[in-house]
Amino acid sequence: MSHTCRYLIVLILAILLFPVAFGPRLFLSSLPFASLITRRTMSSTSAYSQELYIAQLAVQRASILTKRVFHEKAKGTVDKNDKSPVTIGDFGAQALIIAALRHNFPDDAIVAEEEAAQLRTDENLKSTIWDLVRSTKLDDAASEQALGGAIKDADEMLDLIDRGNSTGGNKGRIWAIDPIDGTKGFLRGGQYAVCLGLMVDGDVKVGVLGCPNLPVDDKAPLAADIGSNGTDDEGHGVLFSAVLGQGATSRPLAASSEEQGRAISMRSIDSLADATFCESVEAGHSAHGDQASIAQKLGITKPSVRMDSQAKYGSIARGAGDIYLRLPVKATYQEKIWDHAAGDLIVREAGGQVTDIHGNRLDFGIGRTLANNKGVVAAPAASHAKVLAAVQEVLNAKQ
Ligand SMILES: Nc1ncnc2c1ncn2[C@@H]1O[C@H](COP(=O)(O)O)[C@@H](OP(=O)(O)O)[C@H]1O
Ligand SMILES: [Mg+2]
Ligand SMILES: [Mg+2]
Ligand SMILES: [Mg+2]
Repeated sequence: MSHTCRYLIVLILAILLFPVAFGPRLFLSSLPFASLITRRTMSSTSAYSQELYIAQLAVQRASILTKRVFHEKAKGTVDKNDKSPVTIGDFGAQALIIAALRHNFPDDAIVAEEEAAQLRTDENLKSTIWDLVRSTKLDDAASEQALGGAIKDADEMLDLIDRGNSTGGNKGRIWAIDPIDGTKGFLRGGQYAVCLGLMVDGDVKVGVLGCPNLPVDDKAPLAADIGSNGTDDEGHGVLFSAVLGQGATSRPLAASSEEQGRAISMRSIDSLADATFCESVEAGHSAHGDQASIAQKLGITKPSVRMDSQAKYGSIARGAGDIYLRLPVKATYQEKIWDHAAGDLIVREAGGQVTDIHGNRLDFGIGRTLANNKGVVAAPAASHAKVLAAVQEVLNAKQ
């Protein structure tokens, strides 16, 4: 074959292959919101990247709403009754998250904490929430568009809230939503979290936690949730994320979706005696006495750090604390999947182990509750067996 002939063949091949290699990207880049489309469909090839992206935006938008409720309540413009702001924040955040999920993943099932029944008979509450929901948007128009934009009207808002009524299970794709976890912390100006997880066939694949009142700095010392001094001012607000098999990250809650998260990992502790353990503020949610005995058995002398919500999972995942204990107070209480799905994945992806008091992994595939589990023991993977042994010694000694 002559030199010219070979040259011609290479040239023809190049002309034929160019549109195959670059055509879709060039075509997409000419569309409106091109940067968004090309970024998400062309460059993010890892599993669940689109789900992660939407979940992060949905949690960011819902957190804007919860912060507005908190500050408007503090100024006395929402209601004087402490119950109402919680309700308004819960319903509003749930409506916004479900709207985003329905727009992007219309076939997915949703398990969410709240239901709209109360709003269907209370016009005042309904219109207060609707005012907040319709006026809460992400600053970036392309991101807002990615979530499907505004909800049509107040009735559609109620229907969306009720879309969170799936019974759960271990088949197919199911999202778990806790629009405000740690309602008591939310009211106090302490810790709370906007929580979203995706389960596929009962296994958590994506977890996102928005914690408006945690310090952005991953290394900030873990502070007890005494409230009123940790609100979402300068330097506060963290978004924790994880995808199964891809690690866990944190980034400022106010950051743009372009900003990469920082990889986070649990602290490696040489001696459990140096560990920091955290637990609920509410004595009714976990057994403070048993937890103190376990800490003592492990040689821990520092007092526990008490904080509300799944901020505890995020805090240990980034090495600000080490152990999270949630021992049952009432033997009959069943933990809810939305209180744990995102946090469980974030801790495991950061190098932790999460089980119940019997050492079983949390089973998210049997319905709206963790009926197969009792309590939660979360610790760095290398130390988990020792912590669990101490848990069982203390519990066995009680029988
Ligand atoms: N008796 C109980 N035992 C354990 N958890 C309980 C409980 N009663 C309520 N909860 C759950 O505890 C969650 C708060 O956890 P924490 O104490 O870690 O902040 C609540 O979430 P909400 O605040 O979303 O209702 C609620 O679902
Ligand atoms: Mg909760
Ligand atoms: Mg809640
Ligand atoms: Mg609740």
